[in-house]
Amino acid sequence: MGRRVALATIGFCLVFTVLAVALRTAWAWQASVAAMRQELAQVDQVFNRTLAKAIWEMDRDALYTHLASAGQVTSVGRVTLKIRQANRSGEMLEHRQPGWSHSPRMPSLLRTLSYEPYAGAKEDVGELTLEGDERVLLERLRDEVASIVITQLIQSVLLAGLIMWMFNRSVTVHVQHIARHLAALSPETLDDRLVLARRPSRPDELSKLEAGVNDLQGSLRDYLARQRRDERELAAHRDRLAELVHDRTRELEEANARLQTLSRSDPLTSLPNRRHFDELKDVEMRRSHRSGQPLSLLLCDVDFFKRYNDAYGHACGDRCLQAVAQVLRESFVRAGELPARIGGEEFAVLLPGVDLAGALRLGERLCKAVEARAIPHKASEVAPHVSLSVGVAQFDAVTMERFDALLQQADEALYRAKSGGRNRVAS
Ligand SMILES: Nc1nc2c(ncn2[C@@H]2O[C@H](COP(=O)(O)OP(=O)(O)OP(=O)(O)O)[C@@H](O)[C@H]2O)c(=O)[nH]1
Repeated sequence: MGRRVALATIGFCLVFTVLAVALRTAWAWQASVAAMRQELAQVDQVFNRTLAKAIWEMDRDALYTHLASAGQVTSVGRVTLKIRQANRSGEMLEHRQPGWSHSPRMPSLLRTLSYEPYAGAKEDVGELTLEGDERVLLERLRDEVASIVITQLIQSVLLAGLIMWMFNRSVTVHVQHIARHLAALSPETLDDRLVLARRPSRPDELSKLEAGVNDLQGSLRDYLARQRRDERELAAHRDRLAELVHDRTRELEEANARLQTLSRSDPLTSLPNRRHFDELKDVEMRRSHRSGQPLSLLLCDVDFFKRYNDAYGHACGDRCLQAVAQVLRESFVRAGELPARIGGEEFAVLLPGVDLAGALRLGERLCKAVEARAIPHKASEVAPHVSLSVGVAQFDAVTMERFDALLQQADEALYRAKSGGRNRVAS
């Protein structure tokens, strides 16, 4: 900006110099013309009377001498003398500077020459014409113009320098300071106020700019503080929301797990129900098929349970079923063993990795465990306490394509246990 102002100032000063030189040259020309006119008038004053006298006295030598003297004056270009003679056309005498030529711009002076030989006898004897020499005028003007140009140029250069120095000191330095301050501005430096190194007597444009920058910094600082506070609150809300979602998800997962357990367990005995049994039976059958490991099934039925209900009541019947279920739970605790309630008073036990002989042994052990609980059963024909009939079957991958075949085989074994006298294990 400072450079542009400097160039504009120099340009203005040059234009001003040209105009001033032109104006002052015109004045100088007029002044020179006036001075030359004055000089011609002085020449006339000096020579008018002597020339008139020389004409009157017909003194040719004096006439030529005076004419030449008048023509020698520097500013005079040509002197013309017209001598009047009675009854004859007048005589013309002339003296001109070498190389002189007529110019309409040059001043000239025409004077009548009168002689008064005695008082009251004044007589016109001729006319004197003085014309200025333009070369003299131009030479004087050249010197004048040179001095005008030099002084005007010095004035302009000094003026331009002064304006540039003042502009730089009072504007450019502070604008550069403001630019540096703004460039270094960041959220961390918003507290650093802009202070210009100047003391104006009255607030001016730079003072307003300084105050404006400081106000803007203040507003920005407040805005950023508000924004940071809002962001913190937002983050806290977000955390609370995430916590809430996490809690709700956990509760939902727990409820789902509970629902899964409920849907897959028998409400009376808490043993796995028929649905759960059906899900796992196919899994175990496929595993046995793949691995070649044996898989056996026990089908258990409480003997004369209808009579039990009739003798002790339905509620006691429920408690009896719960007791039998507890025995089953305690008897089959190895990984993979699955006791389940699959019907009213019917239970099944899936025994992966157990062959028929092993299953028979486990069936016997189960019957003994139920017997050991000694739940009285006065209506039973086979024992004074609750007893079980157990049918045992082993899965055969060659003959059994589906689990139903194993189930049917175990059911037939159970039938044989029942028909064989109950309270026993059959295969
Ligand atoms: N208390 C009670 N009784 C049940 C439940 N489910 C089935 N029962 C009863 O169990 C009895 C089963 O009778 P049956 O199928 O004739 O069998 P059983 O009387 O045991 O005769 P056998 O099996 O031949 O020894 C029925 O009377 C059903 O009402 C139950 O959840 N609670």
